[in-house]
Amino acid sequence: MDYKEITLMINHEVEPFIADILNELGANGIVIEDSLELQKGRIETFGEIYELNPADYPDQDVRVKCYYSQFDYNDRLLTEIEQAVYSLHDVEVTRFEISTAAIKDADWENEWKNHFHAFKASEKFTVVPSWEDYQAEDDEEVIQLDPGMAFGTGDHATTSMCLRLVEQYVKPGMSVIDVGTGSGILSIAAHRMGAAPIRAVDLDKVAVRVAEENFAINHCQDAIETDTGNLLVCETETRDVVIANILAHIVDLMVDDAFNLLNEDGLFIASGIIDEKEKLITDHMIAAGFKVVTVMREKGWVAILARKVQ
Ligand SMILES: C[S@@+](CC[C@H](N)C(=O)[O-])C[C@H]1O[C@@H](n2cnc3c(N)ncnc32)[C@H](O)[C@@H]1O
Repeated sequence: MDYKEITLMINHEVEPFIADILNELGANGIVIEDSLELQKGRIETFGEIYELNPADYPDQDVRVKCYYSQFDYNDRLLTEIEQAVYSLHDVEVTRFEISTAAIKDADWENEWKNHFHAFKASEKFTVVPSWEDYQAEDDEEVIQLDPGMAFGTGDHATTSMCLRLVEQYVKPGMSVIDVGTGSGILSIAAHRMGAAPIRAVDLDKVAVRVAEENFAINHCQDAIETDTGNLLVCETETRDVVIANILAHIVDLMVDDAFNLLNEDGLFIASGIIDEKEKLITDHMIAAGFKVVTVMREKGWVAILARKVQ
């Protein structure tokens, strides 16, 4: 299958919102090349475990690349992306350029591989591309991933905050449902923390297939049940933990179902929420009966951990 690559040049103020906009419009494999990344140099605490290549980054502003399969792409998308960017409230758009290129399947894979390298996503978890050799330290939990067209390499703030919350709060024997599993990364992390049983669902059939492949790569395919599913709509089994890294307005739709599905003292880990939507979600959680335990913030995103109290 061939792909269409859309390249955007935007100013920094637009960056926190761009993944949200592109995800909404069905993009896969979003790559953000921020000129400021180069200035940061090598990792401090969490981040990529290799030197950044200056050739991969623009001299200024932010370059964003995203990919659509030939079946999902149409020319209207370009106008829709432009309209969404210029409709952002309180964001001054000083640069917006958009271009497209057709790329072959094999080129897409190579392009993707150029951007995905081993990196430390949290205290415990290091994410390593399945094609890379990596020598783990004793206390390191390595998650091997081939994200393909699914979201979730772990380097996006929304995913890495979830990894840190999973690491801190998910305990052996807890039952988990991972809604919007994408690459399956959060289910693999929950499995490594000893959670069982685990169910991973996604609306997107491609994500479900990619997640299954990643479960096999990480030898946990028998421990994680995978299925297509729309939020918690058809879920009947109660859980100790509900995880959802989607987008605020979608998370908002599942707050009451999460409360009803959780066991007493159960945890709801919700991410994919932009700063501006934090209050909307925490207000809804509190109204549903949750106690907000902790809120993590990074790069304009928040992840919330709430507990069901009765
Ligand atoms: C931002 S990605 C998160 C992937 C991964 N869990 C992570 O944390 O990196 C959101 C995922 O939610 C899925 N999704 C979107 N709407 C959904 C819905 N209504 N029900 C289930 N999954 C949904 C998308 O297909 C996508 O794979």
